[in-house]
Amino acid sequence: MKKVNNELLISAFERVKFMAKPVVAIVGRPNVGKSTIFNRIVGERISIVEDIPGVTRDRIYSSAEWLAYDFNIIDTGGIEIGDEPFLEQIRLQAEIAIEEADVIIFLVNGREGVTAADEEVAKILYKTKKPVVLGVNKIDNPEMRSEIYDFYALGFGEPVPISGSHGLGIGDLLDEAAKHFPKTGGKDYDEDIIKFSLIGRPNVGKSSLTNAILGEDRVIVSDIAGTTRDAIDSNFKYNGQEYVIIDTAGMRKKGKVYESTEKYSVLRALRAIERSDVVLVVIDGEEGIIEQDKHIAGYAHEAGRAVIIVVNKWDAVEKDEKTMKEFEQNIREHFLFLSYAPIVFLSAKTKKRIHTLVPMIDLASENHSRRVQTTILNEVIMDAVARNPAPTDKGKRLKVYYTTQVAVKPPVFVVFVNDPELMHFSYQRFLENRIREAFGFEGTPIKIFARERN
Ligand SMILES: Nc1nc2c(ncn2[C@@H]2O[C@H](COP(=O)(O)OP(=O)(O)OP(=O)(O)O)[C@@H](O)[C@H]2O)c(=O)[nH]1
Ligand SMILES: Nc1nc2c(ncn2[C@@H]2O[C@H](COP(=O)(O)OP(=O)(O)OP(=O)(O)O)[C@@H](O)[C@H]2O)c(=O)[nH]1
Repeated sequence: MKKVNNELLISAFERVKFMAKPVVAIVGRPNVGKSTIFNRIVGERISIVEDIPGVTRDRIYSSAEWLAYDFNIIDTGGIEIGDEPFLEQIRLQAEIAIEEADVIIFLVNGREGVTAADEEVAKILYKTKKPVVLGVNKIDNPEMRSEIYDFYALGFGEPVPISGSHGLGIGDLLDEAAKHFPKTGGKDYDEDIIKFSLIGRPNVGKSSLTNAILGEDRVIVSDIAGTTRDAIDSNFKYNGQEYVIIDTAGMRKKGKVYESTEKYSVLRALRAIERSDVVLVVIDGEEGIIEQDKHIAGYAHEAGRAVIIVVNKWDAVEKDEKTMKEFEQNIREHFLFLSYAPIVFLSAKTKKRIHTLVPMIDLASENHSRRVQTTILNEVIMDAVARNPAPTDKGKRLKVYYTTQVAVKPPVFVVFVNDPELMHFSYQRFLENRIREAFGFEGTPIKIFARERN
């Protein structure tokens, strides 16, 4: 392997500015119906956060579709900021919308007219150059349409009457929002480029690590004036392979009150995860693992991305074999669902073991997109089943006929059986372990589904 730092370094102009899917944020004072509209727009689509305990009830971020548009949507109302007073909360939520979104949906309640809190939101939104679409909610029938005229006074043009609970006017609202989508939106990087991100709670050292990986002091290319959403990714080449570090820009912006709220870091993490092949879950080695680390890691796993656990600030820890072993054990206990993720102990500060990251990212990415041969796969599964048949369940026994890999990124396997109900979690886990033993798959989750053979 060649020397890392020189190889990793690329000049500032090779960095590209990148626009991901358009982002729409909903703002508005409490109770105007933001969550209702959010859910309407998201529809029945299963969002990333759905299966994670603790956040199921308050979804704040999801991908969504409307006609030919593919976009992301944020319910800023779900982001509570510490114990800030009511008006301050709304103000900060509006700021988040301005920071994160390409288009802002400003929601008001058509049944209550313009309130002081609405005006407070409006005041913040006046300061942005980002497009604002005014939605007047709770217009549940055509007779109520006249209620919207009061809202012209807010100064955001023609209000769009909608009814979240009746599902009326949502299409009009999205048509209006879509008019403002950035033209570059929806583009993504080439399949061959390995896209990775560093996620973790504030202050674990994500920016420092990004800089260390890039081998230079500053991530900032330049602050591009007047750009809408400045998600600036960093591109670099190493041993002929191209990489992109996703969305480091947002992590640069410091000092805002909401930066430290968990929901906000989750939002940032979700956005980065969505665009990544490989996610580096960064933990502060000095502080140890806290609950928030688990949440953040959970999203990467749920999203089916390859995962590497990075313990940073190892320079600040008494370094002996025992501490490392203990820390590792601690991680394994806390992150049971990430048993496939390699762990690396390093220091962004001293650059110790930074050079091991890229090869590890390569490996995880390779496994994440790996397809195994069907014949060999079936040999492995049939052998496993023959040696360790599933236990009987009410007199019936699972019969496995055939296994096939149906997807990559992550690898997904379908096992055709006599009755999928008989495939219990523990047996599925057993088969997963056999697949892992036979084929590796280090760094990537794999999924196994049982289907009935016709
Ligand atoms: N009549 C009527 N009621 C609605 C409509 N949309 C939402 N509501 C009701 O308004 C209330 C508030 O809706 P939410 O979606 O929780 O409002 P929110 O803005 O997310 O509220 P916070 O989470 O407190 O910020 C609920 O009781 C909804 O059932 C609508 O179109 N018509
Ligand atoms: N001792 C030590 N300190 C580190 C290391 N990496 C980062 N730090 C320090 O940790 C603090 C946070 O580092 P950042 O890189 O800003 O962390 P971040 O995760 O990007 O923080 P947010 O942008 O707030 O999410 C800074 O004071 C760094 O100097 C490390 O390897 N060792």
